[in-house]
Amino acid sequence: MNSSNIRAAIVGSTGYGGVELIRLLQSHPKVTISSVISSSTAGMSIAEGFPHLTEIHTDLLDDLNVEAISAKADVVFLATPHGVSMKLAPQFLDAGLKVIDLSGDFRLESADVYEQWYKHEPAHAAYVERAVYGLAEVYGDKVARTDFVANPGCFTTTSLLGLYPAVKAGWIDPDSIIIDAKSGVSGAGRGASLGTHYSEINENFKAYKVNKHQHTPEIEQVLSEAAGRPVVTTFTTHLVPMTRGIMATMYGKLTEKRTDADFVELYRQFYEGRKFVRVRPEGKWPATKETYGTNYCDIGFSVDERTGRVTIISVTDNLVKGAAGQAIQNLNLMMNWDETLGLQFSPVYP
Ligand SMILES: NC(=O)C1=CN([C@@H]2O[C@H](COP(=O)(O)OP(=O)(O)OC[C@H]3O[C@@H](n4cnc5c(N)ncnc54)[C@H](OP(=O)(O)O)[C@@H]3O)[C@@H](O)[C@H]2O)C=CC1
Ligand SMILES: CC(=O)N[C@@H](CCC(=O)OP(=O)(O)O)C(=O)O
Repeated sequence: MNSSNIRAAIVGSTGYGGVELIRLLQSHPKVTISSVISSSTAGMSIAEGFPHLTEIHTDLLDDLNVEAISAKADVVFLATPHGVSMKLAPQFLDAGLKVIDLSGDFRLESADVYEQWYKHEPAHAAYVERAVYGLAEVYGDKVARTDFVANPGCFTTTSLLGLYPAVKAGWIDPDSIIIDAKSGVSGAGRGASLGTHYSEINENFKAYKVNKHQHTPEIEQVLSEAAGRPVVTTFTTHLVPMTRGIMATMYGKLTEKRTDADFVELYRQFYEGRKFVRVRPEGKWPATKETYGTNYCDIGFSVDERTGRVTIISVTDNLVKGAAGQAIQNLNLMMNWDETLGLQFSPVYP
């Protein structure tokens, strides 16, 4: 295990992902936050904009200057929008830093697929090839050998952790999968928009990006790897009037007769030793609040003998396991540290 401390820089510090990275890294025993960068409010004190954040090594927001940041950091977290990350990541990698990118820019292997779903030009192919897809419980071995992680999307993490073991084992027909997912509003970021302001979302429940969501090809890419052949899925996203949390309710046709107990056993074996995936016992299903503020993904099952289908329910906190928490888990793996460092806390309840 590597014992030395490292210095971390966070770009996009005034967004929800960036602020969550600051909150979590503040108590990481082996990381010092050496630079927090803001393209819009450089020079301001962080505590001025975010009074709940004190006790960090540096208080002033830095300018987005790659050379200056590279001189005082060993790793950079990019909590920036897609399209922005694709320009920044190569510069930091070329300067010798480890990079963990929270955007979708380096997650998709195919440039054509990226362009089709994100509607703009993809990142430079050499850097896309270099990036390791950081679904930590599945690709942790690869993460441990890289200096560049493409951190998965929040819906994707929640859905894939719930589906991967069953698809890999051949227990469900990959072509039959339907994912019905719901997210809290912080998933849309901190910027104000018509669709997410209070009176639009309070006491409301709505579907969006139906059959057009950019996480669809990301989910299909990983399920295809698990199944050993191309897989397509139906994936529908909804906004729920809550701040944090994702629930993915997923349906798949069983390839053979199985019970709830079989699923619990399969998943417990698959995730053995991985502290952040908690498999519920038979007849128990998780709720989003049971992961609130933590890096947990909780999963439950119900086999329906009548229809020959299984329902899999998976929940996470979109800003933690879906973003900043998994990014730190990936840093721990890259540094050959215990993957739970700085992430060992219980959900906020009630
Ligand atoms: N919210 C979520 O639940 C999840 C988000 N993600 C992804 O993580 C990334 C960050 O998301 P989130 O924090 O929610 O988004 P926000 O919109 O809340 O924050 C993004 C931040 O990026 C910075 N930024 C914006 N434009 C530029 C630019 N042109 N150059 C440099 N910096 C810029 C801004 O910070 P500043 O003004 O300080 O520079 C902005 O606050 C995105 O790629 C998102 O898709 C992934 C999983 C879950
Ligand atoms: C509620 C909400 O709007 N959520 C966002 C997901 C944000 C996210 O995970 O962004 P990436 O595309 O970088 O993965 C959405 O549906 O687009």
